[in-house]
Amino acid sequence: MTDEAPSPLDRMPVSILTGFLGSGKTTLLKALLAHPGMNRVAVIINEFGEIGLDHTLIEKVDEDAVLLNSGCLCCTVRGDLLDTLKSLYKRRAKGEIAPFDRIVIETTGLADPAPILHTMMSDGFLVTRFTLDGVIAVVDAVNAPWQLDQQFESVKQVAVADRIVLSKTDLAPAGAVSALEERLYAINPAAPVLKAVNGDIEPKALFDAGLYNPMTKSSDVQRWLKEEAYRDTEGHVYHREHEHGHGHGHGHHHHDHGHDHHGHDHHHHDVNRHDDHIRAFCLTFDEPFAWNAIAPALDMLVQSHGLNLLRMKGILNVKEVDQPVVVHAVQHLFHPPAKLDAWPDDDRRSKLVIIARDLEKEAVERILNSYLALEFA
Ligand SMILES: Nc1nc2c(ncn2[C@@H]2O[C@H](COP(=O)(O)OP(=O)(O)OP(=O)(O)O)[C@@H](O)[C@H]2O)c(=O)[nH]1
Repeated sequence: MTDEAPSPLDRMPVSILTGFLGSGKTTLLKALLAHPGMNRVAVIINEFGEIGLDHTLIEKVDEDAVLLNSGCLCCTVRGDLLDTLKSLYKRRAKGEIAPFDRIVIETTGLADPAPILHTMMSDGFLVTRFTLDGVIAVVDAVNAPWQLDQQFESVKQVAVADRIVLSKTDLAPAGAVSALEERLYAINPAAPVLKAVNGDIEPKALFDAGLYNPMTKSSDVQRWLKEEAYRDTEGHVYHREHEHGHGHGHGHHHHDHGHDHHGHDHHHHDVNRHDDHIRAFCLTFDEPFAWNAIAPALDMLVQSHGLNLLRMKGILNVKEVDQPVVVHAVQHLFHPPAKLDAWPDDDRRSKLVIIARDLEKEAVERILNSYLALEFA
């Protein structure tokens, strides 16, 4: 391999494995690595001890990397993640370490995944050599209810996830598990919630969740954007009634467009519950945008409201180009926009899907429209 930046479809997929302290990240990772076909994966963890290497270690590559008996390369973060990823890439290119086709980064328990996503999205070297395959969030079926109540990091982990893995469902009552599933769905309607007891899940259920599918060597914007999931849940707010045994099986996939969704009178809100502040919605625009109008408008939106924009993805119809432009932001940071080869179907409308905190769909529409109007003034 030369050191030239590969085309988007040849960039190496990187998955971020996040989840609260003790949620089962390491258990899942160990189980995943034991699957056949997972031998060309490099994992980046914080400490070797965490993955319980005793049984799997076969060869020390250097101080920061070991080769597991599955064939996987396992590395610890030395310095910062950026250096670790660059060094891995370069050593692989020179043939100094075992070849691998995919990277999984396990984050530390309490971590806010946004800084890791920012590193992946903003560094020029990484952006041109790696592609964000997806964020996998492990959610502990026993402890998540209080974690979501009290720790905003755990809500953020769910909000940025492309795949949610529910662990410890063997330890939680079925009713609690389904209430939790509904709560996760309200935070992030696009991420499938998959159950895995002790990490027992097929790797293919978790990987290849990104815009570029390395298996098919094509971009799959519909699967990545899943805007219809956001339309189905717009305005949905999970509320406590479900925890008290009422209302199961109804009302949680309802269409409820066009109203004020503060829910003061019909939802029993506990204002301290972090996920009550989360809204997931989809904005659709019929007319194509001029790039010099939509780009600064989106920039201003993330600059002014970035803290509350947990995740935004979109496909844009830009007047100047025939192909669709995809955008992707985590809080205040944008991934460089990418031009796709073709539209996925006949629908040429621009769409933005957003998971936000304390920010309603109507407010985002208002803000964007005011910035768009500014550009034309
Ligand atoms: N019963 C049961 N126990 C589980 C399951 N998943 C994980 N555990 C246990 O939960 C504990 C924590 O799991 P870990 O995999 O270490 O969690 P982690 O997220 O890596 O933890 P930190 O790295 O400390 O944040 C361990 O004792 C696991 O055996 C599960 O699905 N069922």
